[in-house]
Amino acid sequence: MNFPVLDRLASVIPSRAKARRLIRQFSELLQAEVIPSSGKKLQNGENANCLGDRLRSAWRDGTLNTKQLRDNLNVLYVAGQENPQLLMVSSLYLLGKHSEIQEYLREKIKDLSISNLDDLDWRSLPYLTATILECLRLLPPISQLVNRHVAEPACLGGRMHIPRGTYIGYNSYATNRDPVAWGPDANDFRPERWGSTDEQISRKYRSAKARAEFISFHGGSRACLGEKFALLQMRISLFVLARAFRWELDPEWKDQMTPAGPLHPRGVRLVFKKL
Ligand code: HEM
Repeated sequence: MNFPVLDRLASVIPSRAKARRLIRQFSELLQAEVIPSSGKKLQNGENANCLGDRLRSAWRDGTLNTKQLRDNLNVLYVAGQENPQLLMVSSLYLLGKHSEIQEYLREKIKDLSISNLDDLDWRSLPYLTATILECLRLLPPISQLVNRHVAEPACLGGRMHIPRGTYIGYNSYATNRDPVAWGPDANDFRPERWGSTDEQISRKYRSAKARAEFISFHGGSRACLGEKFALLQMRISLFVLARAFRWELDPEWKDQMTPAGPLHPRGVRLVFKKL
């Protein structure tokens, strides 16, 4: 939750205390799902390579203590499940709103004859990649995060003094739309800005991340661990959906975004037509 300092005012902001309580309950529920009450061995249907089972064995053999297990479960469940889902919803929204881009994407992928998605070389579909990155740029699921604590007094740019103990964070929404980095059309949905070949797109992606102009997965040593997996999930889902359906925004739906926290079109309604 943004601005952890507000927890100190929980008595005058009851929703804050309620949210903390819900987080605690959710975490306990998740732990109870993954850790059975007795120290049983692997059962039928459990897979030693499955993430939950691997975390459980690490906890059983003492590699992780209970708090570490719980923290890992929380971050993997929330980060690994909610963010790709938000990105999917936002991408369907943007493509529903910009039907010409949806159509162009479909043109690029509709005639590929494949029997198995595993055989597909995603590098041969640059427009699909560019579309996903453009969705991620404009509507990063973690649009703002304030979850760092300054350990030592710091000074940014020689003039911004940050005392020890200050909560700090970053705003991906604003950074990803900075006109200095992305030009005067930074707010426009334009997948082609990423390039037209896989090489160009990869180069642009690497440089935008290295220059902190595109921070949807954050960066540095605490960057998202699921970045490649999330992109693959998106490629597969959009590829399958755009070949099977055409969709648009429900004209009855009022176009609106969530006001804060996880970013997505609030309560979006889409109308799908089978092709
Ligand atoms: C579109 C999808 C995703 C987005 C936009 C996203 C974004 C992010 C961001 C911005 C962070 C840094 C949070 C911070 O600054 O504290 C992060 C961390 C993390 N993400 Fe993702 N993520 C996505 C999908 C995934 C998936 C699918 C997984 C795992 C299956 C995953 C696992 C993680 C983990 C474990 C961390 C914590 C890394 C650390 O603190 O060292 N993410 N993610």
